[in-house]
Amino acid sequence: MKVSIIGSTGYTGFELVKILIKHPHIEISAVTSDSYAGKNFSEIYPQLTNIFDKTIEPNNFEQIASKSDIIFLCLPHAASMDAVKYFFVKGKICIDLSADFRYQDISLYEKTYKINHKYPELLDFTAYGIPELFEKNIKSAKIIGNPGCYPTSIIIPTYPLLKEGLISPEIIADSKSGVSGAGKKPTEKTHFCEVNEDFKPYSILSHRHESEISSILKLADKNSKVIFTPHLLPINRGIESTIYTKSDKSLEQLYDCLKEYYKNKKFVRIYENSIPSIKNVQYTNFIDIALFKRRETLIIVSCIDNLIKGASGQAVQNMNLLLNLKESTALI
Ligand SMILES: NC(=O)C1=CN([C@@H]2O[C@H](COP(=O)(O)OP(=O)(O)OC[C@H]3O[C@@H](n4cnc5c(N)ncnc54)[C@H](OP(=O)(O)O)[C@@H]3O)[C@@H](O)[C@H]2O)C=CC1
Ligand SMILES: CC(=O)N[C@@H](CCC(=O)OP(=O)(O)O)C(=O)O
Repeated sequence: MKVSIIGSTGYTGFELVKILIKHPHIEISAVTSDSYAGKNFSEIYPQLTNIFDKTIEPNNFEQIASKSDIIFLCLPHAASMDAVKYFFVKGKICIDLSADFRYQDISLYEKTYKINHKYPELLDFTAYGIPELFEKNIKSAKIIGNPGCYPTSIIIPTYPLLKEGLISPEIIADSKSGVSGAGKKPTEKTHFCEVNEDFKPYSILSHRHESEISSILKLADKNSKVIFTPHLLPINRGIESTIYTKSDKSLEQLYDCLKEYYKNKKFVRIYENSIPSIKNVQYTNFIDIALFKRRETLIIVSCIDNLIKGASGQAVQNMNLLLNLKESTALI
C-alpha cells in the first residue's frame, strides 16, 4: 500500500516516518509541508540521513491523491477538514491526527474548538481510533479520528470499568505531559526558559480534551462526568495520568475486569506489582496501567508516549486494523 503524510515535518509526522519505514507492507510515496517543500526530509531530521532522504512536496492534494491509498494528516485542528474531504471523495482512507473527526456530536466539537465543522456528513464514515475499544468500527471506517494524547491515557483504563458498572461515573483525571505534546513550533508558554525547571497545570476546567474524554466515556456510562486537569512537565515526551474515582468493588475485581477486557491486546500492559512510569513507555506504543485502592477511593495510574500511543503509533495501529494486518506490525 502507498501512504502519504501531510504535515510531515512536525513531531507526529517525523514519528510516522520512523515507524512506516520499518513497515513491511507500506511504501511512503509522499511527505508534504508547504514551508519545507523542495528540501530533503533528512535535512529537517538529520537522524534519517541515508535512511529516508525523500524530497518534501508541497500540499498539492491532486498529486498526493494520484499516488496514495492511505493518507495520514498531521495538521492542526481545522486545517485537516478540507484535506480529509478531498481525499475521501477520491476514495482514499484518511487517518487524521487532529481533532476534526474525533466527535460524533458536531455541536460539541464546534463548542469546544470554536469553529464550524464544514463536513458533518463525513462523520457517518468515521471511527474514533482507539483500536483496543473500537476495533469493529475502525475496520469498516474510511476516516479515522485519531484520539488526543491525554484522552488515550484516560479512556483506555476507565472505559471498561465504567462499562461494567464497577466504578463511580464521577472521574477526576490529573495528567502531566511532556512538551512535544504542544507540537514543534515553540510558543511563549512552551519555549525552554518557560518550561525548564518549572511544573504547573494549565487550562484548568477549560481544556478541549475534557469534552473529547467525556463524549467517549459517555458511551460506556451515560452518567459519566469528568474533571480533567493537564500539567506541563519539563521533559520532551510522555504522559502520566493519575485518575481518581470511587468504587465499592475489590481491587481484585477491578483488575480482573481490565485483564479480561485487554487480554489479547498487546499494547495494554496491566501492572500488579509496579508503578507505571513515563520512562517505561517512551518510544513505544504501550500504555501501562496500575490500580491502587484505599477504602472506596480508587487511584488509576497510566502512562503513554504522547507521540506514539498518543498519536503516530496509534495511527499506524489503526491502519494495520483497517488493512487486516497484525495490529502490531512495525510497532513495539
Ligand atoms: N504532538 C502530540 O503529542 C500530538 C499531536 N496531535 C495532533 O496531531 C497534529 C499534528 O501535531 P504535531 O505533529 O505535534 O504538530 P506540529 O506543529 O509539530 O506540526 C504540524 C505540521 O503541520 C503543518 N502545518 C501547520 N499549519 C498548517 C496549515 N495551516 N496548513 C497546512 N499545514 C500546516 C506544519 O508544516 P510546516 O512544515 O509548513 O510548518 C507541520 O508539518 C495536530 O492536530 C495535533 O493536535 C495528536 C496527538 C498528540
Ligand atoms: C503539552 C500540550 O500542549 N499538549 C496539547 C495536547 C496535544 C494532543 O494530543 O492533542 P491534540 O491532538 O488534541 O492537539 C495541549 O494541551 O493542547
